[in-house]
Amino acid sequence: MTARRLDIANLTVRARGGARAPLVAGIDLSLSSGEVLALVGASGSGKSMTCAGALDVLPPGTWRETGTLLVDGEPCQPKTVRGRKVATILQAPRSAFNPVLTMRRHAEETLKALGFPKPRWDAIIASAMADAGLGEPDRILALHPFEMSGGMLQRMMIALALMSEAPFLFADEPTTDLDLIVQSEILDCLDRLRKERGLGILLVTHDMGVVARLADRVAVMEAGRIVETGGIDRMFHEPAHPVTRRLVDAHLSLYAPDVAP
Ligand SMILES: Nc1ncnc2c1ncn2[C@@H]1O[C@H](COP(=O)(O)OP(=O)(O)OP(=O)(O)O)[C@@H](O)[C@H]1O
Repeated sequence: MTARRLDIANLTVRARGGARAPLVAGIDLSLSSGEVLALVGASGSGKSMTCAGALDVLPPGTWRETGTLLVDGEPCQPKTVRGRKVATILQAPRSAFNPVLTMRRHAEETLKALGFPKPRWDAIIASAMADAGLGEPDRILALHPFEMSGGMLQRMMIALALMSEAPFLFADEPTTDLDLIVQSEILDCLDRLRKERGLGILLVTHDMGVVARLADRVAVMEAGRIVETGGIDRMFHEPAHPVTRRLVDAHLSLYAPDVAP
């Protein structure tokens, strides 16, 4: 497994109209194979805009003023990286699927778009579904989204992401709409993929429990800027920035009230 590296350099995103402050400003992040980097911060701090800006899939009315995406040190156009070097999974998986298409059609459309030769499709689908923890692939491939639970749909979204064989994954709040047991299973699945496939994962979350469970490093955002970056142990035990301290304190007061300050 060759080590890979993804860099987002000096990313600034603005909203059209008016002289408002940038939505995100001067973001620098790097992600390596087999690593989980958590991007945390309060709602509206700019986590999703950072992912969308890096891949140039910003919503209408917003634009990327500066920013370079580098794969293994080489600057790349985001459109050549999206879905090929960086796969994505989102929260609310149900809304990501076409309600009238079966899972097989979703898988086939994905593989067609990626340009994989048809004779390889069955093997790629089987391997991705197994790695995403979906047993009985033939039964699941015949299902429509309404016939599946939220957890199964999130696993299917992970399987579709794995089909690209991309070395990196952006996971934006991947467990937000799921119950606690399914959340835990999805986090285990991501952890296994990082170890077994060497996937580098940018994990967007506001849940410090998810961070503690999965992340190696943490980048903290406030008002569109990264205010602190560090390894997981230091961030939890010696948070330097007030925003990081607030996130950690809020987490401890919810889940470990006896040790909270
Ligand atoms: N389509 C849009 N047009 C203009 N501004 C937007 C748009 N979407 C988001 N914003 C603004 O961009 C900023 C960053 O939003 P973003 O969605 O990246 O935050 P976030 O940290 O991902 O929040 P959350 O945790 O709630 O998803 C916020 O000020 C938000 O109001």
